[in-house]
Amino acid sequence: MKVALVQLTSTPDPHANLLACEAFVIEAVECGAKFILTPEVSNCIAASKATLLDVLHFEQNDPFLARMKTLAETHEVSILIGSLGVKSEAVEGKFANRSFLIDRMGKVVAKYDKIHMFDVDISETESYRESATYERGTKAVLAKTDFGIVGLSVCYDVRFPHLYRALAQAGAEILTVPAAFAQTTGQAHWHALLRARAIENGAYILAPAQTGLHYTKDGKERRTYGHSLVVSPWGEVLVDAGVEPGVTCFDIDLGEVSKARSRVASLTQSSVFEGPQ
Ligand SMILES: O=C(O)CNC(=O)[C@H](CS)NC(=O)CCC(=O)C(=O)O
Repeated sequence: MKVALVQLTSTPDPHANLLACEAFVIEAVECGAKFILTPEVSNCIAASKATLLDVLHFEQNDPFLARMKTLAETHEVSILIGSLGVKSEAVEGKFANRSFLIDRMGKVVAKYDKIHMFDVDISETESYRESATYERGTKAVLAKTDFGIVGLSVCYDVRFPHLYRALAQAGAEILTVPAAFAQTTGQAHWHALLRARAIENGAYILAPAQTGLHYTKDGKERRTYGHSLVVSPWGEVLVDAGVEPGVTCFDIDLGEVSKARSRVASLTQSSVFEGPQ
C-alpha cells in the first residue's frame, strides 16, 4: 500500500495552512497514495493562546476538518490529520490537540486527543507548557481500517513507551506519530525514539512532521525539526523527508509486521516480575 507523509511549516493563519496542506494532499493523491498523513497541529502554530482563541473552532465548525473530509471522499483516500487544535468541549478557554482518521468515504472513523502534554524546560531559554493551552486526552485509540489496524498517538506521546505497547498488544500494525518536535530535542532524540517504538512493537511507524520556522514574535521564534519518517517494523528508517515542506510517498507492506514479530517475539512473550522494592 502506498502511503504519503505531508511535511508542513504551519503558521498562525489556519486558512493559509489549509491551502498549503490541500496542495500537498493533491500531490499525494497524484503519486498514488491511499493513506495520507499530516503533522501535529496542521491547522495552526501560534505564539499565544489569545491568537488560538481568535482563529480556532470547535470540531464541528472546523473548516480544515471539513475540507479534508471532502478531499478524502472526492479522491477516495484515507487521511490522518495528525492533529488539529480545536476548542475543547470539556474546558472553556482551552483546546484539544486532536488527531482525526478519515476514511475513503470522507467519514471520521477515529479521533484521538493527545494524552501527554509537553511541559518541559529544555534550557534557560526554551520552555514549553502545552497543558496551559491544551486539555489532555485520557483514552488510547485503535482504528480498524481496511488497510490495517492503526494505533493513534501525537508527538510527545512518543516518550511514553507503554502507550505504544498497549496499542500493539491490542493489535496495532501501524503506529502514527504526527509531530511538531522541537529542533533541539529532535536533533537529540527523534530518530532514536521512533526506531525504538517500531522495534519493540514490531509495527510500522508513520511520523509526519512540522518543519522550519513557524513564527517570530517579540524576539522569540518557534522552530521545529522536520524529518518526517517511515520506520519499518524491523526498525529501519525507510524514509526521511529532511527539512523542506513537501510530500513523501512510500510503499509499505504489512506482511513485514508478522515477519518482524516472528523473528523477535518480545511483544507476545511474558514479562512478569516483582519489584523493584
Ligand atoms: O503548541 C502547539 O502549537 C502544538 N503542540 C506542540 O507543538 C507540542 C507541544 S508544544 N509539541 C510537542 O509535543 C513536541 C515534543 C518534543 O519536541 C519532544 O518530546 O522533545
